[in-house]
Amino acid sequence: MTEGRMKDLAIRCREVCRSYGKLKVLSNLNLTVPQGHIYGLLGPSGCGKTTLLKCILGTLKISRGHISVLGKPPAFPGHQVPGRMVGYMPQVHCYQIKCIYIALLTSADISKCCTETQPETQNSKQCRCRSTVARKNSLESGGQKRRVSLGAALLQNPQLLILDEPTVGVDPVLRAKIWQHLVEIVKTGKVSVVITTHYIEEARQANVVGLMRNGRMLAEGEPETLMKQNSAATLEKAFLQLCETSDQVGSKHSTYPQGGVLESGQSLESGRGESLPMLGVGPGPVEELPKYSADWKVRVRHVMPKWRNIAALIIKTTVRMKRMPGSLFFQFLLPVMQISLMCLCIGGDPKGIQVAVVNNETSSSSFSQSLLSFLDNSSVQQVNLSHAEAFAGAYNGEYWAVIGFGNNFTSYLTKRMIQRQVSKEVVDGGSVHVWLDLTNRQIALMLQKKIKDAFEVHQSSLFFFEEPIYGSMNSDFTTFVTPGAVLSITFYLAVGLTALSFVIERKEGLMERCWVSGVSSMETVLAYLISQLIIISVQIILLLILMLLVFKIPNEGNLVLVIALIVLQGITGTSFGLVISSAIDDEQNATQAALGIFYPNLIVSGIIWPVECIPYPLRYISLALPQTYASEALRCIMYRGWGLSRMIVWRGFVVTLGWNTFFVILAIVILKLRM
Ligand SMILES: Nc1ncnc2c1ncn2[C@@H]1O[C@H](COP(=O)(O)OP(=O)(O)OP(=O)(O)O)[C@@H](O)[C@H]1O
Repeated sequence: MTEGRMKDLAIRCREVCRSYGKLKVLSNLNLTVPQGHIYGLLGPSGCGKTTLLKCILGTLKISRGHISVLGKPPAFPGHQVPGRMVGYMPQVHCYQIKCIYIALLTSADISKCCTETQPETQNSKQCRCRSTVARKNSLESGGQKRRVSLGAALLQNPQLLILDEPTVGVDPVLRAKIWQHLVEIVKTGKVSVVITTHYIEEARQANVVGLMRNGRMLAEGEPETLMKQNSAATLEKAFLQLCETSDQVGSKHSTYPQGGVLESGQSLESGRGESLPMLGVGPGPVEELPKYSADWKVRVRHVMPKWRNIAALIIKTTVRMKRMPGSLFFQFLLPVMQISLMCLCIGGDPKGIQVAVVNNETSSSSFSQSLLSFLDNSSVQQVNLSHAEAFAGAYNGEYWAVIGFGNNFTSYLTKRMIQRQVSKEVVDGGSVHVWLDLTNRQIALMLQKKIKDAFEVHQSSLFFFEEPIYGSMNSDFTTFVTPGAVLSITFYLAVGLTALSFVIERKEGLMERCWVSGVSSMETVLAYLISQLIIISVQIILLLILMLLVFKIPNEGNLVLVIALIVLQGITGTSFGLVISSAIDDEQNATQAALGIFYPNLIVSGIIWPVECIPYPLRYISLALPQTYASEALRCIMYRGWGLSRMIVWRGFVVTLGWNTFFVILAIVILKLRM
């Protein structure tokens, strides 16, 4: 085929094959769309029409064959298919009204809205969609949604318009209007349209129709000619006739994988010695495919992310967020709620713990009385009882401990302190005896601490704990758990929200629209990271205010380092969310994956209990996780005031950055493979 002839064709598919795993969907398919024509692609459900359109758009790769769209293969470096040269209306029925509005805006931004460069008169109908959008609240009916969706595809005045079942579920008046509009726009000869439809008769308005079945093209030609050649009064009857003949021939050629009957590139009629007006798709001589080449600069530019596309995607996400203030509010409030609940409910001292006291010393000046007066009354409620009552109550679960003093506690204790060697009886009589209910370790530990504290205040202890080297005497479990919890909350909120919104956008067809507009997987990932950064920043500001000012969690270190590490963890969570959502197709599975990883990571990362307590094989896994070193680094920054010169601190940053880079690359690769 000469280059001049190629230029007259909007699309040319030769011997195209495409499979999904073992399912062969397109099998040696040929299709030719001349420039300035409406091409009606007809065929039963599941015959591979959408798959073929995606291959033409370059969002699906073909397994074999050749496709040329507007002169070059789709996705060829520097070629704007997918991109500005093509408009696409996907076959999505569950579109939400808000998404359509955003789809229109996104389409306009990404493809640099036509109205900037083209006179309005050229596409007055498209521009009317803008006014429809302005009345976005009224976009409720299916017809309106389809009209706006079509408007989004038309916005950039594409040279090729691909519409996947635009008239399904649309009333006859609107259907007629859509066709009328298509007929009008191809009149200039500069726009070509490919439209799929189940309403075969409406395709009579197309200049050319292609009848597909089982991933093959049965016939291709002008509707009237196809009807004449099959002696059919309607296009539908012609199609049925062709299917019947195809079945008969198919049963004789049972070797065809999908019941196809035609040799590759051969028309059904050519087997009968008649030639259909196949617009150049007949068997013909074996053609040499044109060779395409692109300058290295064009190739580099093709791969490099375009900031205009990223900016458009960020605007899309921002518009989407603004349209869902409830969800946005929830995203800001959730971490604040989580950290507040954590600080309020975890790590504090238990209050009002009842303890039975059996004091056999009666004198008010005794050591035992003095000691008991130093016990923290807000935490420990002393109940004076006899020996029998105390133990009966403890076994009944009424008291968490029994504290006992012997008759001669004061004199024996004095002897213990003065004499170098004392008898066992003196040691025993000069000791405070404590029986603990150890079923609740936290309460038992607190009681032990309170009794020890009382001794220290009373100066009866042999130990004197000096001011701590780092931290404070009052530091509790909350102090330990807060840095890890903040990182974990930021990370997992970003994972969940990114995974969910990405999967939903893909399901709604918004993502596909962006890809067809020429957005690359790298741009998609970068735009998500930047958009999420805005949310994370607000979350972190609120978290820090709450943590440092309300709950008075100490911070001895550089606040910039604290913020930087939390932001990095949030970004890493976003990247991980993108990995999950690019690999998983539906929101339920994506949410399950995010939740499934949450608890094991929380437990093994040393966030709620020190890594030093983890058995050795698990400890190695723990050290490889994204939050283990980061939590340790944040604790060292906040409580020891350490900076980046310390290995523990920079190691936290390096590990987080490493995981982030790994997740970003993985998400880009998975998206690229799946596009
Ligand atoms: N992502 C996918 N993974 C696996 N199989 C798929 C995928 N997409 C489509 N298929 C299968 O490929 C076949 C062709 O699907 P396709 O959507 O191209 O058909 P269609 O002709 O457009 O159908 P319809 O007219 O109902 O939209 C079907 O059997 C479908 O189940």
